[in-house]
Amino acid sequence: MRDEVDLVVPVKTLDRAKTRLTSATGGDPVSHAALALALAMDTVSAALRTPGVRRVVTITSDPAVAAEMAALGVESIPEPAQPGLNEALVHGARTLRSIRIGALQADLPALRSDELQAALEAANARRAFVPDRQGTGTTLLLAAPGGELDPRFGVGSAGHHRDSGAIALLGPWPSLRCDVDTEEDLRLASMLGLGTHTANALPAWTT
Ligand SMILES: Nc1nc2c(ncn2[C@@H]2O[C@H](COP(=O)(O)OP(=O)(O)OP(=O)(O)O)[C@@H](O)[C@H]2O)c(=O)[nH]1
Ligand SMILES: C=C(OP(=O)(O)O)C(=O)O
Repeated sequence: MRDEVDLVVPVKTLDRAKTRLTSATGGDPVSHAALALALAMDTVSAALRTPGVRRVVTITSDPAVAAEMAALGVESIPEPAQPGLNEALVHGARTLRSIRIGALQADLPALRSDELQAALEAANARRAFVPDRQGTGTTLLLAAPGGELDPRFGVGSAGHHRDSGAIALLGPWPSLRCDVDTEEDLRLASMLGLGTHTANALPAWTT
């Protein structure tokens, strides 16, 4: 199928991840790591349910993440020696050698597979990206079939992806645009409906 894509999902080592969310779990490092993992598990679970997604692979150097992803049937590729999010994504994309590759951020705990599917279809075989709800960051970047991903994630990535020629996809996909960096983001995601892993990691938020 023309829109079918293999997704690489970057997941930072849990003890360094989601530092802006520390307050959501009261500063307890074990609960914080569980929350960071749960965000990724819900994101990946939704991607696996999406018909146009052929394969999902995480890019991570954290053995705990790799073990939990393996339980979902998802393979993990270790990060390359060179640090950095874009370096990890390029390495993952080169390792997979897919016909069509995409990068999905791992912090989309309300993600719905119908919204992800709609975005894949809207890309219509072009290199394209979905900005986050603020319009400054990026939650999904899709290469054109046979094309390079050329990821430019980081501060202001939506502008960088646009400047590099990627098409901005601005459909009605709140769950795909709601990446969770802060407690406010988490509140908005919980209004959309958290996935089960994140809901279980945050009992006080859902009772
Ligand atoms: N493998 C890998 N993933 C990364 C790296 N940096 C960020 N990520 C992932 O990229 C996505 C977006 O990153 P951020 O939203 O900045 O998340 P974060 O760095 O964990 O959060 P903060 O500490 O609050 O900045 C998340 O899925 C992270 O897990 C990296 O160096 N390697
Ligand atoms: C790395 C990014 O995520 P965030 O802005 O959520 O840190 C990005 O949007 O490029």
